[in-house]
Amino acid sequence: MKQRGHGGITGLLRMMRGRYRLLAMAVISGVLAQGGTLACMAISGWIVGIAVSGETALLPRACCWLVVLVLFTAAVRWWQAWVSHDLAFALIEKLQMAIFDGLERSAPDSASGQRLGDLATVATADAELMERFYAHTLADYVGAIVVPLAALIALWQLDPLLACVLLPFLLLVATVPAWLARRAALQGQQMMHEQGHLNADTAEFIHGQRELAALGQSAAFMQRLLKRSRRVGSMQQRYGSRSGLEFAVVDALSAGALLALIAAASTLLHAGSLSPLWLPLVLVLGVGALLPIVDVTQTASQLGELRAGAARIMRIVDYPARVKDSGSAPSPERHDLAFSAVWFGYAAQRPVLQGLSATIQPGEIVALAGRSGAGKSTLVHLLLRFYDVDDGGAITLGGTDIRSMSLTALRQLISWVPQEVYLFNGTVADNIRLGRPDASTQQIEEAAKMAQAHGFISALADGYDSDCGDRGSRFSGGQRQRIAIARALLTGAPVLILDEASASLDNENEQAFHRALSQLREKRTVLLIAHRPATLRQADRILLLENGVIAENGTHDALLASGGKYAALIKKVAAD
Ligand SMILES: Nc1ncnc2c1ncn2[C@@H]1O[C@H](COP(=O)(O)OP(=O)(O)OP(=O)(O)O)[C@@H](O)[C@H]1O
Repeated sequence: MKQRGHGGITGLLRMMRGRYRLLAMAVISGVLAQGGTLACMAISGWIVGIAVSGETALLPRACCWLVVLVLFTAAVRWWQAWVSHDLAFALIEKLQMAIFDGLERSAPDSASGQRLGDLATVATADAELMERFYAHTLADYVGAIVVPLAALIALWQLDPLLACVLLPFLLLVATVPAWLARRAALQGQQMMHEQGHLNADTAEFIHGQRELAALGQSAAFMQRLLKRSRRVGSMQQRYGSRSGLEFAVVDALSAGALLALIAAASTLLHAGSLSPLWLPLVLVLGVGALLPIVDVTQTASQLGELRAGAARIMRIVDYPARVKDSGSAPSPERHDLAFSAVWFGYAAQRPVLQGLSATIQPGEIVALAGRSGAGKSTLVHLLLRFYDVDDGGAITLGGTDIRSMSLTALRQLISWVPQEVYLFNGTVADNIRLGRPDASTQQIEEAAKMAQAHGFISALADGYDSDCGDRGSRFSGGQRQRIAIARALLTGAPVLILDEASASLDNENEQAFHRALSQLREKRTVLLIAHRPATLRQADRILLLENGVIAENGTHDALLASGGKYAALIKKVAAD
């Protein structure tokens, strides 16, 4: 699916909408703080001048000014720190919410082709990197214009020559990051791209450790990680040396600026047009004009990284919504399902579903059968509205087109146990109550009993309070499936979808699963995707999906007896 352009920095600015007051305060406080520092430095220079020239009558007034300005600057710095970080954290929170929204919209595609570890980096590290932008960059840029301008005006007042000597240096220093801007952007982009891959590989190494060890590939994978890590290291080195070059040029130009200013001031001093009283002030104003610009060039030297991070974030934030969530039809009372002339294909591929029609009555258990890749899971994804059917077709629930309901309302009516069950790292009870956080212990146990999971859960030392481990690693595939079924049943949704829920079960577990299924008979509308004949036999009716349509429809026994495509499929499964 096509995405809008990823203007990284403009995207970051877009996030500021609605926070302009806080932004204005951050900029004003930043400029006042820099201005205060410059004024303190200027007064100090003046005091030194007074001391050197012996005009001590001015000293008390100058000291009073210094005290007032020091207090003012301290107060403004405190205000700036408070406001700018308040702004930054508010915006980062907004940004992170937008990232999570984007990730949710991109499911089940695994966001725009990016890998899991990479996405985690975007949602955490990249988002945090933006703190620098929101808290400092903007105010610093405004300060880098206002403060040097004030210093130049003060120098002009002392003697126009001083301002004229300093100005070209200020302009040169300010442009240094632009000299290598393109290279900085490219380096930043490459570095973050490679870092993202390294994070994703590391996450994969951790998750796939057992498979790698069993296949004797741990060392090879580690070598791959090491290679990537070295590549990131050398990119960071190149990035660092470019930044270092910029710093060196900025330092050299700054030193040149001060030397030129000293030379000009000395000339004016000898010509008698500048009093020695002002000499320290001239130097201080020169330094004060340079400092904010030097600060900005240092931030700007990291702009490549910032821009690349912002672009990665905006790619997710701007991920287009796959389906429109604008329906508001009331939830239907009946829970029969009807698929009418459903066409659907992924992107440019040949349509997976080609005018499929079928109905499922309330309380019926219907099994969807078909060879691998026939489109069974796709049909379920359409029912859950991860995608919408192509124009012309429709899916209705209780007579209501599912597109006319809100996604939340629709998904409250459907519980789904996917092929790959995900258990969170928490207790068994917490995992079961995921879709209904207020469920009581008794309700959790009832659901587990119905899902035939109560037996093995209560045999655990801590029962329902036992930890599931990372991704439910302490349980077998079949046990994970039954915990997931309990989770789905607890929501009380009237429609239940079980996608290959019995695929990884052994004989004993499969029988438990069938008992669970028979408990649901007439209580829920159940759509079951299955391959195993024993499971298919549990269904009231079988729909055989082939070439994008329902090719056969009937009970297991009737379809077997007819000796058609279903019978052939079962024969093939038995032979395998
Ligand atoms: N997200 C996707 N993007 C592109 N193509 C996809 C996507 N998901 C599935 N497909 C393709 O659509 C077709 C149907 O896939 P689907 O997963 O619905 O089949 P299935 O009948 O559930 O298969 P299985 O029994 O192996 O789970 C396959 O050719 C598959 O490659």
